[in-house]
Parts: sequence; structure tokens; C-alpha cells
Amino acid sequence: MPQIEARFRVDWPGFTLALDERFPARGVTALFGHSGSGKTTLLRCIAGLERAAQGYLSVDGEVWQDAKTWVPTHRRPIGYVFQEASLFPHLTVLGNLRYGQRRSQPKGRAKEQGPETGQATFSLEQAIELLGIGHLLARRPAALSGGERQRVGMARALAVDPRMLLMDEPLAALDLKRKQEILPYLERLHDELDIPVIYVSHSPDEVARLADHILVMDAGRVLASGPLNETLSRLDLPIRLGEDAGVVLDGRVAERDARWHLLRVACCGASLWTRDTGAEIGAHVRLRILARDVSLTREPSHESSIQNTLPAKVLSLGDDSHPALRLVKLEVSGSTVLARVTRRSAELLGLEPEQSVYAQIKAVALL
Ligand SMILES: Nc1ncnc2c1ncn2[C@@H]1O[C@H](COP(=O)(O)OP(=O)(O)OP(=O)(O)O)[C@@H](O)[C@H]1O
Repeated sequence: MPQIEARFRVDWPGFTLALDERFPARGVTALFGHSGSGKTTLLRCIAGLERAAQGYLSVDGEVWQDAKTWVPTHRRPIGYVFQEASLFPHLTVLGNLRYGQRRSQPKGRAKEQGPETGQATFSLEQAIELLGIGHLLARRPAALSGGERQRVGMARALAVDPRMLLMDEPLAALDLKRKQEILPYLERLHDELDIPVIYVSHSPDEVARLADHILVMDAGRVLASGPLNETLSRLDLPIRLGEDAGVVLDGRVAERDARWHLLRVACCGASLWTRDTGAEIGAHVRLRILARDVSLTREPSHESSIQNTLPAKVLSLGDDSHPALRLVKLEVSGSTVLARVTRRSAELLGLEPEQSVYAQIKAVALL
């Protein structure tokens, strides 16, 4: 799989960024961490906006920075989306998009981006269509809502036909309603774009909905990195999206039960019933299953109110945030799920690795 290899050290008074990471040059990689953990600094190093004294960066085998090489920002085939899109007020939306395109066409770029990269070129029209801004092209930025402005900012980043998209908290400046409006467009980018996206966020919801891979940052270091679900289900590190331990799984809407207002989602080789959110049959969805909503039994229970009971295998047990509790890592048809049980229940059930159990999943959230 194509990789991004990044080694940077940046020293500032009171802050050091130090990392040595490889992550996939495909899908969405979230840089996740508290404010001040160094996410933006890392993104700026990747963009070439910050020049780490010691640095190495290669993207799919192409070196952008090492002891001898420095590809300046304007020669890097990237699209950058900031927290707030700074659009030219005197230009229309279309004018802003075209201006961005012209700025990003340094001589020889077409060659750099040649067919050997295997990437289809991305046209302005496609960017406009993908972000749903066709009806806004003649407007000036002052006549756009914050959410529309951000969509134009994203289209502008895509219109330069980048080989990588860097997004720095693109929803942070928007209120909840606008965020909800834009997230579906980001999901479309995720589903339809062939290029890697590096997405800075400290929002658990955004990460759960969008990320394939995650780099968890803390005080300038990478605390953990890996595929999203693998990282969330690590028992040695309390990596949480939000307050509670849990996993995020991909699924597809398989059936609607109109009578009971339920959806059946095919996920991890099994079926899970959840509340009907109006999602279409066949739609790709993400499911969040919190450890506290999963309980374990030795035998399948036919008289439980819980609809979702799946055969599972115990992989390992770990400590939880309170000494009375344990986290149990389970395999459910090839996917990993976490369950939280009391230490006493773990003992009574005699839980141990390799054991077959049944996971009763009380609640599944469609993201
Ligand atoms: N140019 C600079 N010179 C000195 N210190 C800086 C510089 N830029 C950022 N910092 C410091 O580096 C640290 C990391 O900042 P950074 O913006 O990368 O964090 P972040 O994780 O993106 O935070 P946030 O989520 O708040 O945007 C902070 O302590 C910040 O004050």
C-alpha cells in the first residue's frame, strides 16, 4: 500500500514536535488530540509551511524533504483547507475557484503529476459537483453562509487537482447545525476521492465518521497510530473517542422494518438492528458500539429484550477506568468489539482468551 513516511523534529520554547511515523497514502488519516498537541504543526510540516530543522517526508516513494531535498509548498501537489476559508471578497465564487487554480499551476507541475502516479485528474467541474456549490458560483463570499463558504474552500482545494488533501479542523468555526450540513459532503469526499486526506480534528464525532486511520497526538508526540478500529480497541492504551471506550465499524443498510421503525445493518458478517434513521437501503454507514452497551453471556439468551446477540470469541481482557470494571476485547465475525463487564462478572463467567461467548449488543449508534 502506498505510504506517507514522516519524521520531524521541531523545537520551540515550551514545545517540541518529535515523530517518526508511516501511515497509508490513501483514505482519511485523522490527526487527533487535545488543543496544543501539535496537530497543526505536523500538518504544516507536511505542507511545507513549516520547515523542521530535522525532517524527512516522502509520499508514495517521492521525497519532499530530506537533508538534501526541500520541495517548497507551491510545488507540493496538495490542497489545503483551513478552519475558515479566506476567499477574495471582490471575486465571485467561480472567480475564487479559478484564481486558486491559476495560482497552483507552477511550470512543470503537469509533468510532476504525470500518469505514472495513476491518479485521475480532478476537474473544477467535479469539485463543484462534489461539494454541491453549482448554484453559488455567481455569488460573492459576503452572500454565503459559513458552511457554504467552507464548501467553497474545499472545492478550491480540490480544484488544484491535488494528490493529497490536508484539512485543518475544517468544521471548527461552524455551529452544530452547519457542521451537520457539511459532514455528508466530507463523507462524499471520503467515498469518492482517490487521494489521501489528512484531517486534523479534536472532534470525536468527526473522527468516528470520517477516519480510516488515526494518529493520536499528545504533547508533540504520537501516542498511538493505526487503523481506526484497531487503535480504538487497544487495551493497553485508553484511546477514547469522547468519554467512553468503544469501536466504530463499517456496515451497509440491508433492510427496513417499517412496522417497528428499525433498520437491519449488515456489519462484521452479521446483522445488527438499530433505530431507523432514514438511511437508504444499500447505503454505507458507520456504526458506533460503546463497550458499556455490550454485555456477555455463556449461552445465547432467547428471552432477553436485547435484539442483537452475536457469537463472539474473547481475545483479551484489560483494565478499565475503575477497578471494579474490565474491558473485554472480542472478535465478532472478524471484527473487533469491546465489552465492559464488572470484574466480578468476568470471574463468574470465567472469561479467558479464546473462550466462546455471546455478545449482547444493547445499543448501536448509526453515525
Ligand atoms: N510558530 C510557533 N512558534 C512557537 N510556538 C508555536 C508556534 N506555532 C505553534 N506553537 C506552539 O506549539 C504547540 C502546538 O501547536 P499546534 O497549533 O500545532 O497544536 P494543535 O494540536 O493543532 O492545537 P489546536 O487544536 O488548538 O489547533 C502549542 O503550544 C503552540 O503554542
